[in-house]
Amino acid sequence: MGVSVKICGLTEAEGLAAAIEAGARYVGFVFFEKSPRHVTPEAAAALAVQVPMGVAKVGLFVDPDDAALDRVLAHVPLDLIQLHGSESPDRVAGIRSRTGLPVMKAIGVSGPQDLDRIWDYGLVSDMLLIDAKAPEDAVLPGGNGLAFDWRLLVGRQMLKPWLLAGGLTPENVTEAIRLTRAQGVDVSSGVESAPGVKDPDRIRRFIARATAPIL
Ligand SMILES: O=C(O)c1ccccc1N[C@@H]1O[C@H](COP(=O)(O)O)[C@@H](O)[C@H]1O
Repeated sequence: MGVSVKICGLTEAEGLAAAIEAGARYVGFVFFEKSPRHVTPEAAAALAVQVPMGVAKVGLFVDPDDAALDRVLAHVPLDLIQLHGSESPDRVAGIRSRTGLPVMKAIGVSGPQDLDRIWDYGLVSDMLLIDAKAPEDAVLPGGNGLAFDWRLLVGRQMLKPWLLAGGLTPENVTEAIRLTRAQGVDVSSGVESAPGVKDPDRIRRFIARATAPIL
């Protein structure tokens, strides 16, 4: 099976259509109000109707309480919940059982000290997202266009299906996959022309390169 692609932070129909037509396996909607890619549940619901079967609708949350999850799920038929905050393993398990949806926990990596968390969360999460750890003073815990040292993942076993994220672009995604052997990749800022503005041409180029056979 080839590399799966998630295009995250979609806010309007043109970018969404480009992602779907180019073969994205996952499309992400950000429900974190501080993000320039934030969408309301109503706006996400209007986009979700454009998503065909076989493409998973992912809701990105940062430390959501139950009410926030319920509010979104009342409007948007999500297929997967992405947790990008400091949710504990217990909270991940709780969200999974409350919503009845599979969960993908993001793990921020800046050095080898972060890698043990892959095991802790692999036990309770359906999927893992290995992302660059955001700087202490960052407003966003992800979506900052920052990469980490991919060599940290070479030969690493993951307990669950996983995606690589953090600073990926059409220009570097081939090398990232070659080095890490990632099963999937997730991108947000690397396919934008400005923060929160998706560039359909960059989306198409990213997906074409990520899904091309790697020699
Ligand atoms: O995209 C956002 O605005 C965002 C906000 C809060 C948490 C995570 C966010 N995005 C996720 O971050 C990674 C990496 O993004 P980038 O490609 O480096 O911009 C990705 O998983 C996004 O889903």
